[in-house]
Amino acid sequence: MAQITLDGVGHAYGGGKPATDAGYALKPLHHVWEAGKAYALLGPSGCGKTTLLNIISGLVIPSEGRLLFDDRDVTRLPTEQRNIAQVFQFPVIYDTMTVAENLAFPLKNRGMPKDRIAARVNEIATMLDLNHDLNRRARGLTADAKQKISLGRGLVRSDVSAVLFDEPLTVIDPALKWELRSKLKAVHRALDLLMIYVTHDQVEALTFADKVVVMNDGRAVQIGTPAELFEKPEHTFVGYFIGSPGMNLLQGKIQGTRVILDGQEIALGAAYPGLAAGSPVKLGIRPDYARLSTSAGLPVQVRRIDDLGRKRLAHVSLGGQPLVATVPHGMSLEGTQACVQFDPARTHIYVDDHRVEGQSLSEGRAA
Ligand SMILES: Nc1ncnc2c1ncn2[C@@H]1O[C@H](COP(=O)(O)OP(=O)(O)OP(=O)(O)O)[C@@H](O)[C@H]1O
Repeated sequence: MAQITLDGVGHAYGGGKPATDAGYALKPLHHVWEAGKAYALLGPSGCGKTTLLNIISGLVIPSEGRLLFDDRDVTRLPTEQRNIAQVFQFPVIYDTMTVAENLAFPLKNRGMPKDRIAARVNEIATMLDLNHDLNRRARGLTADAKQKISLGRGLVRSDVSAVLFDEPLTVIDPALKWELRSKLKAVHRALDLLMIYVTHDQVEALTFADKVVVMNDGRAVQIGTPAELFEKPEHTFVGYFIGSPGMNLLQGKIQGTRVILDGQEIALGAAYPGLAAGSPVKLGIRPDYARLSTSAGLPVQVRRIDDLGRKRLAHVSLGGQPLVATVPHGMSLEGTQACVQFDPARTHIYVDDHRVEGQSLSEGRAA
């Protein structure tokens, strides 16, 4: 198991240094993937996830920067010299072999003694619920079972630098996806391997990973724990992309500890002395922290209410800007007029899409 360092790693498929940032499929990135941790690369199609994964696996040589496995520079080494395991979208298994033989294959190749192979195959098969099928040929199994074998083959070696997963649950039946997602998390805890998991599905990323790398347009816009991405999105893209629905972003003007929006004042939980009074900002607040009320707060026009069973979300207009707010349990609403209250401690201020750290009001008072 290794620590993997991206030292200014970037890639332009045309080769060389592009004239502008837009020429990069992956904009230069410094990051250390810690041994034993589970990471997800999350972002929309075309944001550079596969390019980054392929750089780590050796399928793509980056056009700039260095890639280190511990202290060893592997930037130009072929995949087979990198000591990594990979799991792809579709099963990569031998149909004519049994499940046990498939799982044993990577270990046999490395000359592991038979008794140790049998023990490890059993361990992995138990984790993935494959132990009842160990002696069956892979050919007759369902697509789900075959992909589980692929996962098992990726996880069976304990001496790899990292296990890389490229959208591994794509072919899995939706009902089984839930189960397999949490199983993979448990497997990670038990095996203590560095795992990097590419997906465009936020639920998959957030359930699996200790840390998620959120990518957009070739850039890693934030690397953080699921809680950090939810509570403190450092970029408006993260606020919008993580959460369902995403964070509300309202245009306004900052005024000390308040944002003025269509003549109304919204109180913030912090002061922003670095921002000139009246300068334009975006105020970010998650729907969970904006609450509809019948009389207290800022007046809004209710456009529609979505009843999601466990909660209700109101789609409203605040000074002409769309906003999604939570409807408190038991609140009944007549007509289209209501109010909304923001939790000041959960409001964030963004300038040019980047979060500005505020000065805590209690600290300000203490000073
Ligand atoms: N072989 C290639 N040659 C030229 N451009 C490429 C190549 N592979 C990817 N790209 C471009 O690089 C950018 C990043 O692509 P990449 O496949 O890494 O994104 P992704 O996030 O993995 O997308 P997806 O989820 O659709 O696989 C895209 O603009 C893509 O068109």
